[in-house]
Amino acid sequence: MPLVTTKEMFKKAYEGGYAIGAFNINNLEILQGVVRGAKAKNSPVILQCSTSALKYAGPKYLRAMVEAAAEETGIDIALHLDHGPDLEAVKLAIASGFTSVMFDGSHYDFEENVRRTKEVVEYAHAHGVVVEAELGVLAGVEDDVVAAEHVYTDPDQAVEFVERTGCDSLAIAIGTSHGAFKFPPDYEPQLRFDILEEIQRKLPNFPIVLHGASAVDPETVEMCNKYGGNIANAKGIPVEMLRKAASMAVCKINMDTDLRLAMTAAIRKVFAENPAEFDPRKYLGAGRDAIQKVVEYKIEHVLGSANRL
Ligand SMILES: O=C(CO)COP(=O)(O)O
Ligand SMILES: O=C[C@H](O)COP(=O)(O)O
Ligand SMILES: [Zn+2]
Ligand SMILES: [Zn+2]
Repeated sequence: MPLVTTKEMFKKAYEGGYAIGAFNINNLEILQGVVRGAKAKNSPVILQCSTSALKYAGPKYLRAMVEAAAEETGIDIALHLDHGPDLEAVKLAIASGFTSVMFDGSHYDFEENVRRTKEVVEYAHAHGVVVEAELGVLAGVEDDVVAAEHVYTDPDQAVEFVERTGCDSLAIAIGTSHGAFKFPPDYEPQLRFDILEEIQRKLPNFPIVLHGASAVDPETVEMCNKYGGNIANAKGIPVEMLRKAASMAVCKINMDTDLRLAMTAAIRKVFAENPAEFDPRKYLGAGRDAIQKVVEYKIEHVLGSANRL
């Protein structure tokens, strides 16, 4: 099974009122946990690598492992560059066999974002690769950039941006945020569904992407802490909100933090209960199983992408 782009996936997801999970991968166990989860639920999946993941594992290793996963499972898999910072990163990903790229120009002003995104779109489309762009800024940490406040996406600007750049999907800011600390402890989580609705109305049939969409399950955080961790005040996006977004124009939901937390909790448990253990397969295997469970849960209860192959 060759790797696919997200074009067909998004078309079907939009029409079917569900979303595709985009999970970040950095190594073999994370990759296997994700694809085993997707395979078990008969769901398409997007595997995404940040530039730091490419640096950590190497683009050739990642591509080879992902191709092996597609061949072994037979499910639809797209390999996506997450938060590509510039055309160079995009070129490297495309040369490495990625089928989809994100160019994240959200920290530039509107005109500069349009100009750079357009350049990426022209290059990627000439190579048969689709492009996710971003408009609006998520509060919190993103790569090396820290934003104190959300800059919510302006729906009229979104229309102009999509028309002028020719991007294939658009990541928007409606209140999600990267990492495990998305809201202050005493703050009631909320998303700007009014903005999503307006964008959906003004850009019919256009796939929207949500970054920073981990739910940060309190039980998983508690398990990390029970077995020696120290993670305070973690908070994510409530599952019902994500499910609602998936039923609307959101076709891609990005999750990384939830995989990290699940894997860490499982590994901590192995070490805490078996201090003499030193076979990496025992703890990495437990981490892999935990990731599979998270992915199955997301597909079933958040994304709605089970049995959509
Ligand atoms: O958006 C993400 C990757 O691009 C991941 O978001 P989380 O940190 O909420 O998992
Ligand atoms: O949005 C960022 C992803 O969670 C990837 O994070 P990373 O750059 O640490 O690999
Ligand atoms: Zn961004
Ligand atoms: Zn992101």
